[in-house]
Amino acid sequence: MKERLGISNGNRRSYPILGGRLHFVKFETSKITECLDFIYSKQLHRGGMESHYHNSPANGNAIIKATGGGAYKFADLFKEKLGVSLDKEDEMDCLVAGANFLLKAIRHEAFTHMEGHKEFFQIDHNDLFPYLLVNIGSGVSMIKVDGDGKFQRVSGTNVGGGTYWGLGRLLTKCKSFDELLELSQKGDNSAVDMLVGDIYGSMDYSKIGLSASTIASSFGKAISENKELEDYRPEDISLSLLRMISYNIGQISYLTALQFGLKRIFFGGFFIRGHAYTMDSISFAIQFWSKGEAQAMFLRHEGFLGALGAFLSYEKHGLDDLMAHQLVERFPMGAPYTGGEIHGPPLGDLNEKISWMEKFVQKGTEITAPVPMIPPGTTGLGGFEVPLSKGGTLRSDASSLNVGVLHLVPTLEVFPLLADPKAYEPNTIDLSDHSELEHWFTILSGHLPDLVDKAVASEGGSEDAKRRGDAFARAFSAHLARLMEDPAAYGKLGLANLLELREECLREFQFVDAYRSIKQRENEASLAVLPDLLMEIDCMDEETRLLTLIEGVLAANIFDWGSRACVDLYHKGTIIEIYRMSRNKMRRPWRVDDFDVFKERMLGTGDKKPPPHRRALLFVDNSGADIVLGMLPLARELLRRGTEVVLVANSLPALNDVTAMELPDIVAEAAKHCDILRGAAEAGGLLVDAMINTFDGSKNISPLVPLMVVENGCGSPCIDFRQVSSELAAAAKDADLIILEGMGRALHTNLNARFKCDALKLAMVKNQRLAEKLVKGNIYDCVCKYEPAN
Ligand SMILES: CC(C)(COP(=O)(O)O)[C@@H](O)C(=O)NCCC(=O)O
Ligand SMILES: [Mn+2]
Repeated sequence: MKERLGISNGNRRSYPILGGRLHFVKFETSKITECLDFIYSKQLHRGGMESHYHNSPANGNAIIKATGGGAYKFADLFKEKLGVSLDKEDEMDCLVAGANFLLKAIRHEAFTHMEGHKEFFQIDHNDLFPYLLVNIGSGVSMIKVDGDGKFQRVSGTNVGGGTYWGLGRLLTKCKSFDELLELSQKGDNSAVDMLVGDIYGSMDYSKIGLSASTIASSFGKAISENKELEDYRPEDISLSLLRMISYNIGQISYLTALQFGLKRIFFGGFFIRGHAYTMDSISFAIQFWSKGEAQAMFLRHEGFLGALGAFLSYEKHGLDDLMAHQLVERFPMGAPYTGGEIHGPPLGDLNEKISWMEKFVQKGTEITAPVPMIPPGTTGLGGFEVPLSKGGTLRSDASSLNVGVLHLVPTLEVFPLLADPKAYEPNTIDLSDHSELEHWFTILSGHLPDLVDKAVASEGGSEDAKRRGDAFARAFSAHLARLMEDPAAYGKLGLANLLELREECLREFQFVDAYRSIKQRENEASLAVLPDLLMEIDCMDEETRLLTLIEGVLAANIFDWGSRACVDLYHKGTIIEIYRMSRNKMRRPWRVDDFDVFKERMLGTGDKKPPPHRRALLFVDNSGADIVLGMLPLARELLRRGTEVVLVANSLPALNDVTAMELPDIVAEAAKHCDILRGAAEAGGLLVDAMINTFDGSKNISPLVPLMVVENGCGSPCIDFRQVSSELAAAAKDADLIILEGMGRALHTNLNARFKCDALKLAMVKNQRLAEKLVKGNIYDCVCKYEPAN
C-alpha cells in the first residue's frame, strides 16, 4: 500500500530525527539549589526518569550546554552536585539562535501587545530578516539580526531590568522582582512624575503634540514637593520606575531600529515576564516615537532564548531546519503551569500527578478559578493614563505567558493540497470574541460530568479510574478557567484547540478511548442493516443513487456524542430508529446546497460523461451509522465509478470518531456483504484473506481500484491541515477530490479552507448557535458545500 500511495523516504535525511519533547522551566538565579534538586529528582542529567539510562551509574561525562553568566558562576556547583560539566556557549550566539528558532519553528510565537490586547502574528520565515532583537535582562542588548548566525550587537543600554529591580528594591523595600511588578499594577505614577499638565496648568501642549497626561519628567514631582520617600506610595514609585525604564528602552530601541532601517523589533529577556503593563509601555513608546510606523513584538518564550540557543548548539541533532508543522505544543497539568513556573514538587508518575491535582485545586482555587474580566486597556489612548488597577481582582501571575511542552514530531507535514498554506487558518470560530468563548466554555463545562462517566466506565469503573476521572475533570476545568481569564494564555486560541485540549487532557490521565464500547455497539448495529441499504441503493438509477448517498452521509452524521442535543436524542430511540428519522427528515434544498454542481461534475449533463476522479480522500468522522451507513456506501459508489478511495481517519480516538486502526475491521465486515468493497479492500491491502462469500452480486468490478486507509496524524474531532501525517501527505499527491465530513472537520475547521483539488464539505449542524452563526439556519440543518478546483 505504501508503494501505491507513493510513500518513500526519498527526501529524508540520512540519519533519523526521532522526535522528543522540549520542556520550559524557569528558576531565579537565587534559587539555583532548587533548580539542581529539580534536575536531580527528575534525573534529567541522566536522560530523564523514562530513559533507559535510569538504572545506569552516574554518568560523570554528561555535558550540559549552558550560556550566560550562570554557565561560569555555577560550573563547579553542577560538577559537584550532579557530576556534570557545563559546556559554555556564547550568550549572543545563543540569544540569536534561540530567537531565530522560535520565530521560524513555532507558530504564533510573536505577538503585539497594545492597550491590554494581545494579537498573535505568523511571521513568514522567508521574510524574517533583518530584525532588531532587544534582550532585556539586567542590562539591555540590541542586536541587529541578518540571518542564522549573522548578527551584530549594535546598541544597548545600562538602564534595564536590573535598574528597575535595584532602584525599586531600595525605594520600595520589595522583596522580589515579581512583588515590585505586582505593586506597579496598583500604582498611579502622576503622584511621582511631572506631567505636561502639571507644567501647563492641566492643559495639553497641543502645538507639539503632547497631551496633559504626558510624562514631562519621570520622578519630576519629587523635586518640587517637600516630601520624603515615606510620603510616596510604593505602588506609585514602582509604576513610575517601570514606565521610566520601559519608555526609555522603547525609545532607544526605536531609534536604533531607525538608524539601521529595521521595521521589526522583537523584545525578549526575563524583564518582561509576560507583564501586560510592561509590554504596553514598550509598545506605546515604539508607537509614539515611530508615529505608528514600527511595532513592538513580544515572544511567548521570551525568557528562554539563551537556553534554547544553547540547546540548539548541540551538534547533529538536526533541529536547525525544523519547521512549525513538526512541532506540537501541549499544555499538560503538572508540567510548568504558568510561565514555566513550577507550582508544587516535581511529579514522578501519574499517581503523583493525580494527588497533586487533588491538592492543587483544593488549595489553589485562587490559581485556577475564573476571575472577573476587566475591559481591555491598561494605558489609555495617550499611553500616559493611570493603568486600570488589576491587582485587586486578578491574581498576580494571571497575565504571565504560558509555555507548554513542545513535542517534536518529525513525521508531520503540511497537507500538500492546501491552496494557500500561508493564508490557511483552520478555525472557523475565533474565540478571541469573548461571548463566543463564554458560549463554548459553558458547553464544554456542561459536557464534563457525562464525559467523565463515559471515561470512567471505559476503564471498567474501577476506583483508580474514578480517581483519574476526577483529576481529569479538575485539570480540564482549570484549563477552561485559565483560558476564560486570558484567551491568549496558550497562544492563538480557536475552537479546534479547545476540543483537542479536552482529548489531550483525557489521554494525560490515561483514558485511552472513552467511547470505545459505544463505538463498538453502534458499529455492530449499523453493520447489521448495511446489506439492506446496499440492496436498496443498487436498485436506483445513477442520479437518485448519488443523491441518496449524500443524503445518507448527512443523515448519519447525527450520531455525534460530542453534541448535547444529539446525545439527548439517543435516549429517544434505537440507533436504527434515529437513523431512519434523520433520513426521513432530509429535505432539499439543504441550508448550503451545492449538490447539483457536484452531481454535474460526477455524472455530467446530457451525453457528456466526465472522467471519474483519480483518487478521492474521504475524511471520515464518526463510528457506527456515520461510517457504515454514510461514508462507506459513498466510498463504494466512487470505487464503482473507478475512483481510488483513501479513507482518512484519526490516528488517536476523539469522542466517537472512528480511528484508522478500527477501520480495517469495519471494512472487512462490510466487505462480507459487498463485492465492490471486498475487491477494493483486497486491492488496497486491507483484507488479508480473500473472503469467499459474496452477497450483493455486483459484477465486473475492476480489482485494481483500491480502497485504502490512512491515518491523519490527529487525535481531535477537528483537523488542522498544517500538521498531518506523512502517509496522508503522500496519499494526497495523486488525489483530485477530497471529501470532508462532519462538524469538526468541515465546519469548526476548514469551512473556509481552499484546496488545490475539488472539495466537498458535508456536515449536519448539531448546535443551534453555530447553525445561526455559520449558515443563518437551525440545528440539524445540513451543509453540502462543493468547491471545484480552480
Ligand atoms: C465535537 C463536535 C465538533 C463533533 O462533531 P462531528 O465532527 O462528529 O460532527 C461537535 O459535537 C460539537 O461541536 N459539539 C459541541 C456542541 C454541542 O454540544 O452543541
Ligand atoms: Mn466526530
